This record gives sequence, C-alpha cells and structure tokens, in this order.
Amino acid sequence: MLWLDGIRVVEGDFTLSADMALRPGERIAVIGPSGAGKSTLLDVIAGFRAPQAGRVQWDGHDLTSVVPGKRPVGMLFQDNNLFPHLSVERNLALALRPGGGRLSEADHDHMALALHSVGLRGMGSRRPGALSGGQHSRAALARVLVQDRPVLLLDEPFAALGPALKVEMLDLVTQVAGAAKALVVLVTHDPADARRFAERVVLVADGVAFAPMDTTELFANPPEALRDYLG
Ligand SMILES: Nc1ncnc2c1ncn2[C@@H]1O[C@H](COP(=O)(O)OP(=O)(O)OP(=O)(O)O)[C@@H](O)[C@H]1O
Repeated sequence: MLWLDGIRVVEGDFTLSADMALRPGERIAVIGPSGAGKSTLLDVIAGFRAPQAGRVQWDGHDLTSVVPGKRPVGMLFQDNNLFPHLSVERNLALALRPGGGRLSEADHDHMALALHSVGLRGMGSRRPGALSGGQHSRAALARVLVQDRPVLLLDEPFAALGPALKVEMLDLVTQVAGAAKALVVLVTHDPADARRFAERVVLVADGVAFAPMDTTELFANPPEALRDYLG
C-alpha cells in the first residue's frame, strides 16, 4: 500500500494537502484544473519534492527521506525523451544500470522481454530517431518497465499523441502494468482517459488531493469541484 499521510506542500499562495492510501496493482487517474497540484502530488511520491509536513510510506516503509532513485517508483513524463544518440537497448540498459557496469545475460533477457511486452521486439538496435511517435512512446514505456518498480507514475505521457494512438498506449499500460502488478498513477487532462484507464480517480482541486473515488461513481455523481472542472 502507498500511504500519503498528512502530506502538506506550501509554496507561496499554493498549498496542497493529501491523505490517501493507494493499493498495489490498481490504476489511478489524477485529474483537476491546471495548476491545482497534480504534478506536485507525483513529485512528492517520487521524492523530487519534500513536503513541509506528512509522510510517504510504501509497504510499511517510510520513504519520506529516501532519495528518488532508491524509491520503488518509476516515472514517465511527456518530455521524458530517450537519449537520441543511443540505441533503444542502450537507453534501457542505462535505466537498468544507471551507474554503468556490465550487463548480465539475465539483464539482456530482461530488456528483450520489456521490448517484447511493448511490441518492439527486434527494434532494440534502433536509435530513437528511427522510431515513429507511437514506437517512441513504447520505447519510453519499456525503459520504465525494465526497472521493475511496483509504483509507476505517469505525468501526461501520451498527451502529444493523436487520440487513437493515445488510447492504444493507455490500453498497453493497462496490460503491461497488470502483468507486472504495478500501481499506476496517471495524471491526465482528459476525463475520457480517466474513464477508460482508471479504477479510481484522485481529484486535485482547491488545495486538496481528494482521496480516490470509484471512477464510475465519480463521473455519475460528480462533486462540485469536479463539476466546476468539467464545465
Ligand atoms: N518550480 C516551481 N516553483 C514555484 N512554483 C511552482 C513550481 N512548479 C510548479 N509551481 C506552482 O505550483 C502549483 C502546482 O503546480 P503543478 O504543476 O503541480 O500543477 P498541475 O495541476 O500539475 O498543473 P498542470 O495541469 O498545468 O500541469 C502551481 O501554482 C505552479 O505555478
């Protein structure tokens, strides 16, 4: 379980409070107005931002003072570009062994499996410039998957893709994260993404990241803050 316990972030006029528990393996969407604090919430979980109060816990371990690289968290951003001068496989290798070092046969098998799972089997030797937009997104997803982290944070990773490709990628994330039993937290501006992807939704508005609500119930009976956001 990922616990956000009494989290409070304050920066000038901006405040964000969060108290919630997210279950292993579930798919969460984070929605809310621009500037409400969706990315801030992910940054607190990932450790890029220290809250002024509260604790982040995973599986009973307090992560609050753990550096980002040591947290059980993988992240995928929209601009999370692959290194253009390295092959896809070298990009994956860097994610697997950030400090360098020789890759074992098991590591190579692991990378091949990650590429296979995102539909890029046999494309490991290509450079990112030789991939289509959709393939690029798949490679970036493989790079996160190869790290085998039980929590995946996705900050609008597919916003630049066309609608059909975005749906394809969301379904792929559902499939691969399901196989890995990873908790996925997806920030999106598109309520349709939340409906398609998420079992539960965290609404961020008015300084609060509200505890997750069942997606179907939330959209069937939206609270005022969501009605304001949906317009
Ligand atoms: N590096 C920073 N320094 C100061 N303020 C920041 C910084 N990054 C974000 N903010 C502010 O923190 C608040 C929350 O930003 P955040 O990016 O978390 O919102 P968001 O909901 O993800 O927005 P969007 O949907 O536009 O991406 C905003 O008021 C923003 O201006």
